[in-house]
Amino acid sequence: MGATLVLLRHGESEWNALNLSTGWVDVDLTEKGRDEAVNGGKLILEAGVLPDVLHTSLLRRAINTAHIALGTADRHWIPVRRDWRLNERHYGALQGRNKKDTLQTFGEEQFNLWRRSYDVPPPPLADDSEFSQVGDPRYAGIEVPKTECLKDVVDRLIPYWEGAIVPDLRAGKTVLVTAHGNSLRALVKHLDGISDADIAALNIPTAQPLVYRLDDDFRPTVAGGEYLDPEAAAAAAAAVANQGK
Ligand SMILES: O=C(O)[C@@H](CO)OP(=O)(O)O
Repeated sequence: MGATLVLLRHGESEWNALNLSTGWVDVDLTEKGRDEAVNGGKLILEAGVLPDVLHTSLLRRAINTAHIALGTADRHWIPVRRDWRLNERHYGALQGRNKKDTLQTFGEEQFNLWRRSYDVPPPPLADDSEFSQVGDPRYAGIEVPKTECLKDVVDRLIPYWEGAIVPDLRAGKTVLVTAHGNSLRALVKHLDGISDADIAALNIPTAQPLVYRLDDDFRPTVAGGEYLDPEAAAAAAAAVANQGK
C-alpha cells in the first residue's frame, strides 16, 4: 500500500541565530525561523503532501514551526501528538555554550566528536544549572537526561517510531514529524540504515520538508528521501555543517 512520511526540522531558533548549543533548552523561533516555517508549509501545499496527523517534540521551536507550516498549508486542524522522545538530543554541559568558543577551547576533533559522533556524549549538565530541565513539569514521570549522544537518541526515539508513528502510517495517514536536527538524524539513520560512522556527515537543514515514500515494511522507496526544494536544502545543510567554524 505504501505510506508517506514528511520530516520537518524547526525553523531558525533564537539560539541557532546566536550559534549556541541548544538541546533541551526551550527557545523560540526567530523572525527568520517563522518565515522559513511559512516557506516549508508552502512547499508542502504545492507538493500536495498534505499531512493527516502531526507528531512533535515538547519544544516550542518544533511546535511553533508545525503550527505555522500547517496553517500555511491549510492543515492547522489535524490531530497532534507531542512526545519528549522527539526532543532534540540533550547537549549536556554544552547547552547554552557558543559553538565557536567550544571549538576553540576544546579543539576541532573533540568538538566534532561531541557534535556529530554516534556514541560520544558531551560532559553531563549539573542539575542546578540554569540550562537544566530537571523539575520541568512537562517531563514529570521521566528521568531528564544529563547528556545524550546520538545513540541515546536512537534508543529513546525508536520505541516512539514503532509505537506511535508506524501505527498512523499503517492506517494510511500521511504523517508530519516536526522535530530537531539530531532527533531527525536519529530517525533518518534508522530509516535509511546509515552506519554509525557515516551518520557523522549527515546534517538536517532548518524547515526544509523531507518526504519519504515508504514501502509495506516502512522502509524508504528512495534512499535518503526527497527534499521538496533540494537546492535550498543542500545549501542550508552545508551551513549547518559549518557552524562553529
Ligand atoms: O544546538 C543544538 O541542539 C543542535 C541543533 O541546533 O546543534 P548541532 O547542529 O550543533 O548539533
